[in-house]
Amino acid sequence: MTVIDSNLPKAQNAAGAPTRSVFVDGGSGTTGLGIAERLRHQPDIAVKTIAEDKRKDPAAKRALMAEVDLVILCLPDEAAKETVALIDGMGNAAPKVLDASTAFRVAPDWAYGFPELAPDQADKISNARKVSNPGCYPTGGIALLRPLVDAGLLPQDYPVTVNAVSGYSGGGKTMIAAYENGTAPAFELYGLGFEHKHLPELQLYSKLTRRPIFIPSVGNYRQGMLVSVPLQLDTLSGKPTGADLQAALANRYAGSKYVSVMPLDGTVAESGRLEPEALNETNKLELYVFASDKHHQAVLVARLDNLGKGASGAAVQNMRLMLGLPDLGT
Ligand SMILES: NC(=O)C1=CN([C@@H]2O[C@H](COP(=O)(O)OP(=O)(O)OC[C@H]3O[C@@H](n4cnc5c(N)ncnc54)[C@H](OP(=O)(O)O)[C@@H]3O)[C@@H](O)[C@H]2O)C=CC1
Ligand SMILES: CC(=O)N[C@@H](CCC(=O)OP(=O)(O)O)C(=O)O
Repeated sequence: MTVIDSNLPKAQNAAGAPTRSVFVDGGSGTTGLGIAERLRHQPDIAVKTIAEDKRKDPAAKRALMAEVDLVILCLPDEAAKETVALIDGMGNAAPKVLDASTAFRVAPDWAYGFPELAPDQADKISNARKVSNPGCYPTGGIALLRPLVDAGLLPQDYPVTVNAVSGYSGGGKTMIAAYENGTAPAFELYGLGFEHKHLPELQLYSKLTRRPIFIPSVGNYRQGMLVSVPLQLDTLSGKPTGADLQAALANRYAGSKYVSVMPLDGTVAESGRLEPEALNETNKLELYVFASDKHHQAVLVARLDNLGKGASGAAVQNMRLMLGLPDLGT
């Protein structure tokens, strides 16, 4: 039996140097286009494309996937499941797969593609054949909550509420069209049925035993998001201060390339204001603690680009880990 080492490239470039090849299924959608734009600046990646009239043809996809090292799925959930079923049937010719949909985010045989989740997570992603790219909102929520749970500052059964606002590109091509043709409202809350598709991953990877309340919203601007978690500090044992929370986050992300924990007394904290667009077109994630020692209250806030660290930027970061390539900064 031929054993294919998935850490060796399937193709060599003309000079004989290793070239990793990637196919983006759903490459003409919002997330796929964002990945393509980032890959234009990565000469060690060869992007294989499928003919326009064949892009939903399973046989054509299967043939192309046999030629590449990694497939990135930027598809609706049902279409992602269909492509994964094709890959599962490919045996030794199967490429690694990185899925941007919600379909496999809490599946036990998939690695969760948030390399900053825990000290060993980047290695888990590097070694996995199947990686799920996180949802944009959970990226912010988990980044804020998990270190506080791990540090024992937030009990696992704490009644957590997560509020968030996203630019309309978070809803893909359909929502972008609705906003850009003027038929969408200026602002709205949604997910008010308590069943938003991001809740399972938000709860699981934050290590919460009690289901959080999650209230997303969308505004009339293209991209960028804020995810916030209010806390009544006098309900927590030991009554931690804002400084305690900020220190736990800063300790957890010390040395991180993409996650920054902002100072408690910086200019943003002093202004008491935060807007969502400052990190657009980057793979950065900023974490803030706003706190009042007088009132024993805090609000944790994550700022990110829903199409950057919330989607395409994270996908490229995970892709390079999965292909054993150095991070180039996405
Ligand atoms: N936008 C965002 O901020 C984020 C999105 N995601 C997730 O990424 C995935 C893609 O989202 P997004 O890019 O926003 O969605 P879009 O609606 O912008 O794009 C989806 C693309 O998939 C194509 N497609 C649908 N079915 C198939 C199929 N069977 N084979 C090949 N292509 C197909 C669509 O083509 P056509 O229009 O012709 O059907 C479209 O080009 C979703 O699962 C989404 O939930 C994840 C994180 C953030
Ligand atoms: C504004 C808006 O509609 N946002 C999307 C989430 C975008 C995202 O992260 O999608 P994935 O779950 O596929 O990762 C929503 O709430 O459904």
